[in-house]
Amino acid sequence: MAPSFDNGNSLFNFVVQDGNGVKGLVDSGISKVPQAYIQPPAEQIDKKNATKCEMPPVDLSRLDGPDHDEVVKEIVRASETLGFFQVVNHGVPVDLLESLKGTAHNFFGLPAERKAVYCKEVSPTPLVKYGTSFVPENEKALEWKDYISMAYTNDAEALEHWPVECRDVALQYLNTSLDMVRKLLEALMGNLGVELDDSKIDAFIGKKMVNMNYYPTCPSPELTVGVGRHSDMGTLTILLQDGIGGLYVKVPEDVDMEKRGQWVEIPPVPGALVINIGDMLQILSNGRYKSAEHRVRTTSTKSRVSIPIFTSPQATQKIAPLPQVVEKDGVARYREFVFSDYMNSFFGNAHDGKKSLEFAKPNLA
Ligand SMILES: O=C(O)CCC(=O)C(=O)O
Ligand SMILES: [Fe+2]
Repeated sequence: MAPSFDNGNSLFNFVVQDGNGVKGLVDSGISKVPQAYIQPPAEQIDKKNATKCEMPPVDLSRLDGPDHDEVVKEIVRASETLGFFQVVNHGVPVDLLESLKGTAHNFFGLPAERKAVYCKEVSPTPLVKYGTSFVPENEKALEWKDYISMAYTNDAEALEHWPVECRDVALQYLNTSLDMVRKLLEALMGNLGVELDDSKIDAFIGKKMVNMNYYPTCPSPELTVGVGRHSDMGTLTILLQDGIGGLYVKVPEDVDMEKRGQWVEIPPVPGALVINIGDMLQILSNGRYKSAEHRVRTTSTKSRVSIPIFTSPQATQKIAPLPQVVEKDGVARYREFVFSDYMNSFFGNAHDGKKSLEFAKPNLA
């Protein structure tokens, strides 16, 4: 017998407080989407209207040969327009990508009480947080997603504190991705006239986090979202998605590209990783690189997993548009702030497209 969630409170307690997540809700046998998950019509995703993004993946192995400049151009062009691209021959072993997806399914398949130990209020470590939706307390409608978040400080602490079920593959994924992240950043910063040294790498991507997202099957996908419209807060995001699809990006209105203002799907490509620009890179580049607005659909047939690595500045880092770019542009399009203040603003509000960037609007003196 499916439990009856006779009021919003009991559903919230079951899903959020008790750590059952959406997975627990689906396993309880619901046949209808509860009211708390029904999105306003403007946020519902019409699958039929979206087209696929046809940009071919960037072959990163070509960065090391005679095509280097050509490949940098491809990376720059994608970052200045859609803010999203895919990469292949990225140096992360493809069998590791397969293990990661399996590990994510296994982790979310654990009994609720094994996952709930990592709920925010009770987690034995500040590095690990298990949860559901984005900020359930502040959302008009909940997102159809559970997640586990693992912050990286160093290998030893990751191995000590990250959940035993996922720590080895998650750490390997992070460590084998970093070389690629550095190369991408080098290409993007080089194009702005900024040379990367260790202190700049630390300033731009000093903080790293591996998440595992789980989107259970949904009885009425057209009413819900897996993740609502948002841009990522940090510098660069590396995303592994599985073969199910449902990741959509909005083509910005102000770029020289087809389909301006439309949602395009980033199709799953076997062995590829998805790269997207976050708010910090948009700000550092004085708006040249676009932190892309994106969202995720749910499906009725199969649960989906995705595994992002979020790179960002350290909490205490001061952020402002880079002087090299401001000099060329003649104007700073964002103000200076401390990254932790941006984070607090980001996590204090429900997902709402690119509103997060308003925090960095220049002071109008
Ligand atoms: O699941 C996905 O494909 C994307 C997830 C996402 O946008 C995020 O975790 O920030
Ligand atoms: Fe995202």
